[in-house]
Amino acid sequence: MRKFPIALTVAGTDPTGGAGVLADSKAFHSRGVYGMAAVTSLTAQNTRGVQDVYNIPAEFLERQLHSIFSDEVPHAMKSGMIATVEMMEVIMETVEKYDIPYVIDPVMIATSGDALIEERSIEFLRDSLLPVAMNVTPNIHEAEKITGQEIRGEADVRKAAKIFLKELGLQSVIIKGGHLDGDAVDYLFTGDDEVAVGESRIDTKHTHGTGCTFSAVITAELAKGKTMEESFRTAKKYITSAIKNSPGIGKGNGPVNHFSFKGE
Ligand SMILES: Nc1ncnc2c1ncn2[C@@H]1O[C@H](COP(=O)(O)OP(=O)(O)O)[C@@H](O)[C@H]1O
Ligand SMILES: Cc1ncc(COP(=O)(O)OP(=O)(O)O)c(N)n1
Repeated sequence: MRKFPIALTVAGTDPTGGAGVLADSKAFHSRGVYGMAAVTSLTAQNTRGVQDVYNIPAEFLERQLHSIFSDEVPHAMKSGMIATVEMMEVIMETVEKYDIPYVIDPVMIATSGDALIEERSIEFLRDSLLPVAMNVTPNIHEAEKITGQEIRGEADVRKAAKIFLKELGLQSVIIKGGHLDGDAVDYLFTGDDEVAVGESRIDTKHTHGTGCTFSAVITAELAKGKTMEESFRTAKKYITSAIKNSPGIGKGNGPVNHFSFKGE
């Protein structure tokens, strides 16, 4: 394992610290990885919803990434909220230039239902950004939006995965089942292999930032040199513990607990 693994998140802010770059850097730190962050959007949000969004100009995102990569190349990176096509182009160019493991959390809407990216960005995400990633971690809604495939259960998950791998050019995809009925089962598809990991559904409203945290743990593990399957299994254990032990902060859908997972 690397002595000082470095992971980078390229995402938006949540000033209450439940989602976005703050959640990602808590997860990086908790997994023993040095975290870096380039900010795409500033949001005014809390556990009750998103009140406002300010998108950073794409040129300034480019400057942040230049500052990072010209000094130290991270061992893995993830992206979260990328509101505009222009910002996606900047990220795509960086990944193509440095060729590091890149995980996309294709954030579209917050738990509160508020839109976080422009509608026209979804097409660019699907056709241009996804193909440069090592993995994408859509929730059910995001997988439906990207593939055009309705997902009601496991058979539909498999059909959607086939589209990600065979038509959209991904090496692997993790479709998260947090929004399906029953147990919380997530599915990793890599070529012809499929790994499903399920946990009992936790009865809670405190799931703000679960997607950010899950993909950040995967990125942290990849930065250490772990395989995609190992990273996926660790992320699933981490998020289950983090939801179970949620600190109950805020009046709405609260954040998860980054201190609770003690596993390797
Ligand atoms: N109530 C829950 N109980 C247990 N695990 C959950 C619950 N809700 C979400 N998860 C898990 O949290 C992670 C994030 O999933 P999901 O909620 O589907 O994504 P997102 O946060 O992007 O909407 C997944 O591993 C999912 O299985
Ligand atoms: C700045 C910012 N980025 C992402 C999200 C959505 O986060 P996600 O982890 O998908 O969490 P929930 O949908 O579970 O909130 C956000 N709210 N803000």
